[in-house]
Amino acid sequence: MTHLPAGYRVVEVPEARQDEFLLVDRLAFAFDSTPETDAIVPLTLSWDRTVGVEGPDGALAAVHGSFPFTLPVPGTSVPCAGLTWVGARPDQRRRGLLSAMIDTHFRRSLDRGEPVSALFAAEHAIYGRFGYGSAADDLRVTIPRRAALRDVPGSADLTVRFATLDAHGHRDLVDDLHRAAGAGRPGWITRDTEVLRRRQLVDPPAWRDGGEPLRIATVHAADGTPRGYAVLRRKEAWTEGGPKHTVQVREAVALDAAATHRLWSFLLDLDLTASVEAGMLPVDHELLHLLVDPRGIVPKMVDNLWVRVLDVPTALAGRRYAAPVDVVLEVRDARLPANAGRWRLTTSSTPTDGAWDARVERTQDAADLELDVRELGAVYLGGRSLAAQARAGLVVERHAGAVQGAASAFGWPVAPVCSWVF
Ligand SMILES: CC(=O)SCCNC(=O)CCNC(=O)[C@H](O)C(C)(C)COP(=O)(O)OP(=O)(O)OC[C@H]1O[C@@H](n2cnc3c(N)ncnc32)[C@H](O)[C@@H]1OP(=O)(O)O
Repeated sequence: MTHLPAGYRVVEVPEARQDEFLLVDRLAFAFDSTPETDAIVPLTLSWDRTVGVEGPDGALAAVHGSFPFTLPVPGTSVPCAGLTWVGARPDQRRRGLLSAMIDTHFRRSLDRGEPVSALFAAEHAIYGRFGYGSAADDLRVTIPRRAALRDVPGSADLTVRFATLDAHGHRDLVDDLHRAAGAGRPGWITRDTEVLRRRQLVDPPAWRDGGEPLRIATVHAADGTPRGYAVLRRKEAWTEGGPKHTVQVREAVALDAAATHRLWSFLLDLDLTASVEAGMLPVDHELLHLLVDPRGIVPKMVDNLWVRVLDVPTALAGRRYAAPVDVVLEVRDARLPANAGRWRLTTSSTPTDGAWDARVERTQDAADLELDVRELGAVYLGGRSLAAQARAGLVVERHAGAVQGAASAFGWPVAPVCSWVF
């Protein structure tokens, strides 16, 4: 438990203190806004989940909020506190304010029955110390125009429509396809409130950075049914060598291989453009398999979701497993001691839909594997390997063969990713 400096205290932040809350984050993140932008961009905060630290003068020195998400995990989903808007005023840093807020966030999340918390980290170095593990990467690519794709049957039967994004008119199409396209993918958090759906499609002029307004390319079956979309903007670049515009894809999803092929074929051959830039793609994205020359795409991987296991038995029993396993995990958790100690994870005798459920109980039996709760968070979505962590010295094998068995069970055939930053 963190001790705040004398005179500081953790407080709930009601909506009446919205301006003060926003000021702390603007000072912390080094951004500003205008009344014009504020009029377009809705605030997504839930005011029953906003917390801050007040200094001795009664002013807010640090703040955070959280979203009540349903986090897709291997084979199912669990309630999850999505930590967000974390900031401390630059003149209040390194006094333990974030540490105190994290303790409060963990306690409040557990009280609400959320066995895990997830976040996007502004900087990689911040959250590991609190037991968050980097649980997913996303792929960012720059693809040259006219990069060829392998054929996919049915792609040529689909049509593409191109329009200026209408935040109201396209909202349902985007939400329906986003949900359906990500079904079964761990980490694929959906935008479950009206305000989150709205926020995803706003396009204030101040955010365009010289690019055009957001456009949307939609893929349709012969009967007109939408099968995929890409929200994008192009940015002009007239050079002596001719036009070299870029296509910046904000989000692209498709329901099947044919729609994926049709969508990306369209994006990769827009007139006047030289390249397509896309991010937030899963690391197993179909494009990597469809490109005739994947060497040409300049890929980069960036950490995506971080996961904190707050309640070990509930969280571990709350996901499913890719192989049967019976393993004793000895977990270290300096911040939440109720998680520390030995837990036996035993999967069901038979799989359902190709995956195993698990029972998780305290045990006095000897440990097969020793690890910190941070590593447990990292493997929770099935996208990191316990075997790789063991090779890095982060997981200790106490019983020969335990790593191999547990790594197979904790892995998952679909790579985790969240397609939008919260
Ligand atoms: C989920 C999200 O919202 S991510 C957004 C996070 N916010 C930002 O990046 C905005 C800019 N930064 C800030 O507002 C602040 O620096 C914060 C919120 C990141 C940290 O707040 P602080 O109150 O300074 O953190 P606190 O004093 O509790 O630090 C705890 C420990 O983390 C370390 N730490 C904190 N921030 C960082 C950082 N950015 N990089 C490396 N170490 C850090 C501290 O050095 C301290 O280490 P110690 O325990 O070894 O002494």
